[in-house]
Amino acid sequence: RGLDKGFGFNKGFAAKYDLGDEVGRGHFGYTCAARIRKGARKGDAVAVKVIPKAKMTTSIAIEDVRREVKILKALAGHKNLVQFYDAYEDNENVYIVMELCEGGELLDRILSRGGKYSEDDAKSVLVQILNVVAFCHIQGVVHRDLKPENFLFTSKDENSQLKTIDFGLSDFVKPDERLNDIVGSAYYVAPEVLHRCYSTEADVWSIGVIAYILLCGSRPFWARTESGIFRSVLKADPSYNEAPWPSLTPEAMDFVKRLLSKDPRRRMTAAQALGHPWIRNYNDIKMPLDVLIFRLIKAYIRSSSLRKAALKALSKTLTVDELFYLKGQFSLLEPDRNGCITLDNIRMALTREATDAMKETRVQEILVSLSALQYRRMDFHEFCAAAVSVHQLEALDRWEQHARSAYEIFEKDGNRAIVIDELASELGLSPSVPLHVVLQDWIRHTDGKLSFLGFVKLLHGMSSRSLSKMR
Ligand SMILES: Nc1ncnc2c1ncn2[C@@H]1O[C@H](COP(=O)(O)OP(=O)(O)OP(=O)(O)O)[C@@H](O)[C@H]1O
Ligand SMILES: [Ca+2]
Ligand SMILES: [Ca+2]
Repeated sequence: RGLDKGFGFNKGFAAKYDLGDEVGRGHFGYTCAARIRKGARKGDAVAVKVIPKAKMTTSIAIEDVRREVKILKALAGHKNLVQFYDAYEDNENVYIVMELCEGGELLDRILSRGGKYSEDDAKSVLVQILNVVAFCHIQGVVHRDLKPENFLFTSKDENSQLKTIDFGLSDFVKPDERLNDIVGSAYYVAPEVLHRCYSTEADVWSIGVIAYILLCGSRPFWARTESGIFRSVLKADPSYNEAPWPSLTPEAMDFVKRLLSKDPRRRMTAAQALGHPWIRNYNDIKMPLDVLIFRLIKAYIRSSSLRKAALKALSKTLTVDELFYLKGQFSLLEPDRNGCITLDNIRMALTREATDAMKETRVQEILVSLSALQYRRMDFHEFCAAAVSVHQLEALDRWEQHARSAYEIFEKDGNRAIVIDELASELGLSPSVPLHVVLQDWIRHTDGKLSFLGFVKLLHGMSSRSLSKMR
């Protein structure tokens, strides 16, 4: 009824492939094994996801299929992502032809083990998941449906490689953009998705849920009804008291807790998770480039010199573990012989990582947002000040201590007198009378310099909300 169900995909599916047994089924279609009928790869086995056009009853449903194919195609090439081969259509169906994974779903392996994964076995699964998800995120794609049903093993082998499938709910997201549609599966959905304001961090939450399940065999957020699960996701803290948690390493628990931070700004990114002490020494993990770095640098270069001084003071208090991640990111940008990076280094690092489909727009967008870096270079010390996440540090038990020692350093070589209006504009607050009352606590009466409280507020800088208003 007026819906255009033409996708512009190839015709002639049946001439090229012999459809075999069904290997899986979902809400939207079914997946079959198939063999290539002719050509150089004649006889090879593939998987075909068949999506009946009769089920596409709205333009949104049609758009979803279009996007699924577009994203699969765009991301092709990562070793932990199902390899896309081709898309076909006829009057009845869309056919997505991809690599056949013969090892079954991660869910079934978890169930067959009775939920018992040793820490090392869990690491081997999680490293692969984090790798592919960090890759999706730097390419600007959120998966939005990460769960053990959507990871397949390539073979029945114990050490088989893991592949992400089902990009049916995935979407593109720009570095500062927020999505608002509620999608995904209740057990795995992040709190900010339920609040309709989220980005790539939501995927990391889902990985946290998977990690929790792998390590202890039960779900972190559980209830009998969907609304009960949502309530639990929003309000409840998962239990770490029952077996096997007390017998697991403290690092494992810390790892899971930092993936399941309710506040997405406090949550680790996928790239950071790969640098977490629990997992970073597993085999030879290579930490991928993290988009978070560019978001933070962008905010840093737009900050006043006072805020920069505050962040520099904070960065001098970072511990070895926190520096591990920043060092990794800095070296991915390949600093010059003097240990400095420029916008060019960022361009090259991004171009190296970006898939063809993303090269044009996304790299350009990120570079434009950093264009203030054009004629200057950044050494490692400044990089740390620029790329440190205040929100994440705040989530740590030792935050107070961090902030106090940073304030001492700031007192020696950064603090200066400031007036309320200046501070208000610094923080993106419109000056108003009640605001004056609040801000008074942020400025020391004796000398007009920032108090500890003011220092911490300044570290946070403008909220992303006031930043986007400014734009
Ligand atoms: N490449 C593949 N190789 C082997 N099996 C596959 C492959 N792709 C999908 N399957 C099987 O088919 C099932 C359904 O696929 P998929 O999740 O892509 O479909 P869907 O209709 O989007 O499902 P959902 O209801 O989860 O949204 C998978 O859970 C898996 O068991
Ligand atoms: Ca699925
Ligand atoms: Ca799906």
